[in-house]
Amino acid sequence: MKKILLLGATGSIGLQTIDVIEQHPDRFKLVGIAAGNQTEILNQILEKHRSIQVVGIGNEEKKDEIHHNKVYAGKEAMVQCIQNCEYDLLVNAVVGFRGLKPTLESLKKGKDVALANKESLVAGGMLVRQTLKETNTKLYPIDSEHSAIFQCLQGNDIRQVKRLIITASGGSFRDKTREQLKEVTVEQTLKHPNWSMGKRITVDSATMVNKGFEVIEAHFLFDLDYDKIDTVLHKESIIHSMVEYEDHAIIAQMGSADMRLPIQYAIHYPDRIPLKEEHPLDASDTFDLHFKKMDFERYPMLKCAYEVGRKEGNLGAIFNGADEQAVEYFLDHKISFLQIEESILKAIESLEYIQNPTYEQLEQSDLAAREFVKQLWD
Ligand SMILES: NC(=O)C1=CN([C@@H]2O[C@H](COP(=O)(O)OP(=O)(O)OC[C@H]3O[C@@H](n4cnc5c(N)ncnc54)[C@H](OP(=O)(O)O)[C@@H]3O)[C@@H](O)[C@H]2O)C=CC1
Ligand SMILES: CC(=O)[C@@H](O)[C@H](O)COP(=O)(O)O
Ligand SMILES: [Mn+2]
Repeated sequence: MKKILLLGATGSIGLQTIDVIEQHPDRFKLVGIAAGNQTEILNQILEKHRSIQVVGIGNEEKKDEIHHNKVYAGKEAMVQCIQNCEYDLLVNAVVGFRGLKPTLESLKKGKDVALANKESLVAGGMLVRQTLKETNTKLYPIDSEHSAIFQCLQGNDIRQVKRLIITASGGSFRDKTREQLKEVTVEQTLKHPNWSMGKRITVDSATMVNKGFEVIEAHFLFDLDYDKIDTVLHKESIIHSMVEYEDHAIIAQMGSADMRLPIQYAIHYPDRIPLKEEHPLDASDTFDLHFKKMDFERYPMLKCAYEVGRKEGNLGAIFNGADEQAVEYFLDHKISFLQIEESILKAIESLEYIQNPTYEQLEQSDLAAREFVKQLWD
């Protein structure tokens, strides 16, 4: 029985993780949950999962609304859950830079992490890599593309990989020109063509920041140089990514756009277990697969991600921090869609570069990037 501590329990990935856990009560036990605000959902989860030892809530004012006798609240709540919970695997499905510290703390405690929080690697990849080495722990990717790559690597030697090919749907505006992007609304942005996800990542898919993050994420997860990591536009999101080997064999992983498969693979690796799926991909039926060369002029955020990734240091924290703040402003109708990119490029250009940052310096860079974006538009 695997004991799971789940951060971001009320979100898109969090709730799908609970669904997978509930489909297999003989295999998994939920022993801890944390979220930011949604206490009603936390209480519903607590009703069903009597095995939960600890609860974390980001918003301190909501602490008393939670029906449990061990509740940690505030900025350090997730780390306190990690320190005070007996678990086997951390599922980090929280959104944002706030996910980095819990990832590091869990690894330091000697506990593996199933990682949806890509910001841990975008902002703190160097620290995570160092901590993995020191603690002999493991990261299991939940992000669909990285799960696909992880699946395509099984039974093969990473040294024989020619390149990874990460697929990109193109997001909500894949058929629009840059000129047309000047006019787009929040409502249009939040309609991802294939996936149902949290708001921030849905906006990031439309700006291609998400794919940029995924390039950096792949670099740290699979320890490959950036010149071995490619992207391709694939509008159907059926092939979740591919690995090309030195003999030119290309292995791809296909499936419907449902995160429960990558979640189960990450939390029950290396075994596959049955999953309920309403609309599984029927590969014996007819379906179309389209591929289009990535256009870096159309998607400058992807170009930016390669530059940020190659320079390392605190640039990932700045990239992510500026994006988090800009997306928040966009969702609040304070800035336009294209001003998200502008915020990021200006923050990267303006803020101090630190080559080998400590965690505290990354936290400062994250804050500085948010402040920079606020000052830019307030
Ligand atoms: N959704 C998807 O399909 C995919 C998501 N990912 C990644 O997974 C992560 C989660 O994404 P997603 O599930 O879409 O996001 P959601 O916005 O749906 O969920 C975010 C979760 O984070 C919690 N949270 C927010 N602030 C805090 C805080 N201060 N303390 C503790 N918890 C907090 C939220 O709690 P509350 O709602 O209560 O405030 C919620 O449970 C992101 O890093 C994303 O990039 C990766 C691949 C696919
Ligand atoms: C489900 C998932 O992993 C998301 O990151 C998804 O890949 C977003 O799709 P695009 O960024 O390709 O639009
Ligand atoms: Mn993804």
